[in-house]
Amino acid sequence: MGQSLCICSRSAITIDNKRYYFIQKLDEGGFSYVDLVEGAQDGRFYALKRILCHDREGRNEAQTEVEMHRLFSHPNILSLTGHAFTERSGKSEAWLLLPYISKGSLWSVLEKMRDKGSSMAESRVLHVLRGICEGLKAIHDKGYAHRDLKPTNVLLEENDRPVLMDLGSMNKARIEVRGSREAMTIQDWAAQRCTISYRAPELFNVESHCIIDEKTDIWSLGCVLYCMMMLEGPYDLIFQKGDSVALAVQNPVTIPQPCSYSAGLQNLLSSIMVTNPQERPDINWVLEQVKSLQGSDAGPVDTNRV
Ligand SMILES: Nc1ncnc2c1ncn2[C@@H]1O[C@H](COP(=O)(O)OP(=O)(O)OP(=O)(O)O)[C@@H](O)[C@H]1O
Repeated sequence: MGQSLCICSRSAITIDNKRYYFIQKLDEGGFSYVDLVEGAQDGRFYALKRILCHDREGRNEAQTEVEMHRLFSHPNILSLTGHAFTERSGKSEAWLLLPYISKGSLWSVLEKMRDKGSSMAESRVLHVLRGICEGLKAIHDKGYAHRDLKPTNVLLEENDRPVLMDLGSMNKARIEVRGSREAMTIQDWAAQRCTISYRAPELFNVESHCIIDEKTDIWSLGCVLYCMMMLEGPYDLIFQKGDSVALAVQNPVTIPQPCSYSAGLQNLLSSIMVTNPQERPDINWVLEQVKSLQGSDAGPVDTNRV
């Protein structure tokens, strides 16, 4: 699938013998442009992610992103409808055709709440967190790690089902580091591919002999949970002020008090955001805690919460 493409006019493309019409630009990521397109045959909307491949390495990375999508068929992981590689006037692009999720990212939902002065009901936090955990579990069970989990990389379906997207940084979960040169390579890679304010402490200063594994995602998951509760990531302000995130992540996260969320949810957050990856829980433990909190959640009390 995905090998045949032709550009039929300025506003229509063909992937796998199916025609898609350009509707509008959606967004621009760090590595790509995303457009809204409509399938001529099925009338459905899709997001077309165009990744600029500057060299062979860039093309290989895009190919890996395609393969990562193909590994999963899970309700909490964005599927790939088709793909193609284009070559025009010496410029190479990888095109990923993805189902369009109209409600947008978790981040855009949280931003709207912040603008309105409202917050997320605990039951909703738990619902979204559970879906993210289910998606992460599927990734970790296959021996992979997402490596760039953050609220802008979680799309929300109309029914609030979270869908993990942007599999461009995903790789094998277990990375054995043998020596300072390898450690520096991993550190440089993380600096480029793992968003700084959601990056796990062990990726800022990679030790010469160590194992990096899927626990990096658990740290980012903690940052996402914090963001759902506080409407900003725990290290967003530090980053914006130009202070050192690498230094800040060495200390335990502080939850601003008074906090209107239950002690159970606050405890869960503190248990996830542990600096030492060996003491950080795995996804199965987190998922069990979320399920048990859902069982005991008495529902929202604050009327300003949605
Ligand atoms: N399937 C989709 N449905 C709706 N919006 C989408 C979809 N895919 C991508 N987008 C939008 O495009 C933005 C960029 O996509 P994506 O994160 O995949 O690109 P990227 O270049 O890897 O970005 P970055 O590395 O900066 O996070 C997303 O934040 C989202 O707003």
